[in-house]
Amino acid sequence: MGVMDNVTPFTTFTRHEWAALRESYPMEITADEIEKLKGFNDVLNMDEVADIYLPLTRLIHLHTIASQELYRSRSIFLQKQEKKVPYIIGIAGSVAVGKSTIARVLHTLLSRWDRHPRVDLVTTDGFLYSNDELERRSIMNKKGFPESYNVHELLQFLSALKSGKARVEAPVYSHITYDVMPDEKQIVEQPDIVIIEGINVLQPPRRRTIHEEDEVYVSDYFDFSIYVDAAEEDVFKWYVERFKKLRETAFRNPASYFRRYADLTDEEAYHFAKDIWDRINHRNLKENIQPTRHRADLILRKGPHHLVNQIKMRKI
Ligand SMILES: Nc1ncnc2c1ncn2[C@@H]1O[C@H](COP(=O)(O)OP(=O)(O)O)[C@@H](O)[C@H]1O
Ligand SMILES: CC(C)(COP(=O)(O)O)[C@@H](O)C(=O)NCCC(=O)O
Repeated sequence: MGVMDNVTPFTTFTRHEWAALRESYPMEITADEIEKLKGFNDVLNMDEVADIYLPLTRLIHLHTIASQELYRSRSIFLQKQEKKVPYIIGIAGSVAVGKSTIARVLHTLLSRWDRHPRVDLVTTDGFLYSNDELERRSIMNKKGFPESYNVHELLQFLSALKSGKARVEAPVYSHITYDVMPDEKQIVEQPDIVIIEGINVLQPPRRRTIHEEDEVYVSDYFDFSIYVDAAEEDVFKWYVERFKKLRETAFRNPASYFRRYADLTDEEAYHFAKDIWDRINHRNLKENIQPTRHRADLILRKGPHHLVNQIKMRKI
């Protein structure tokens, strides 16, 4: 054991150790919930949901209760009327590592806890600058890099949520047009839990300011954060597979930005996807995403078949 192992803020669980935590609490999923989960990913493994994601939602549930208690005590101390503020969960990790799939699993599973909390899911791609603006800034080939997001708008959104505003709007991105949709908004109304999913959510502020109090991290607004991790070769493979699959679906849509790629052969699709991966997504992973891994409260490490084989949980 290295010296640093003694000072790591994380406790490490094998898949087996983590799954055993289920035994302390009856955790089953109903046929109805299985249907719901299969609805958005038909290859999702149900043992995986039971072994990994059920204990995880139990942990998050315990956290939400403790955080409500803390909030209540603070309101009493400040002699202030208690407002309803949502519990915010951040999910970070590479493009194609499986963030949105995990976010949707958590969305379904968290909604089932007692009193059926209202859970909303927001992806940070809505906060990307529009393609026009990216062109104007000459960073169209850096979509997903820190400078391609309107972080100020994201911080304003999170601040409105955490100040208990009853109705908050988020911008929406389309993977069909490959651009932000100017006329579409996602309405978030009095949620109990909000899941914020995106590659950039654990990143530090880009500009150092003179006033320390102005230096706000997106993650300052999170009550709990998760980093989804996997070997780079696996993530690359998943990226290529998803790209190939999109030829039969999204790319066929006449409005698709990638319409002209719908008829690529397997080999052409591989080369095209590899090029985008190398130039943009892999570079972003190494330079900006991976360095934020240890800022998360929980690191889920996936093996080659999307099965989680290690969990690191922050103990302090
Ligand atoms: N648990 C899983 N089981 C099987 N396939 C998965 C799983 N998670 C993700 N995938 C697949 O991997 C690809 C990337 O997942 P996705 O959730 O879209 O990633 P991200 O949101 O991080 O870009 C998709 O094709 C998705 O269907
Ligand atoms: C839209 C994304 C930046 C991801 O955004 P996120 O919701 O994680 O903030 C990414 O999926 C993307 O499109 N990257 C650009 C390169 C590519 O086409 O893969």
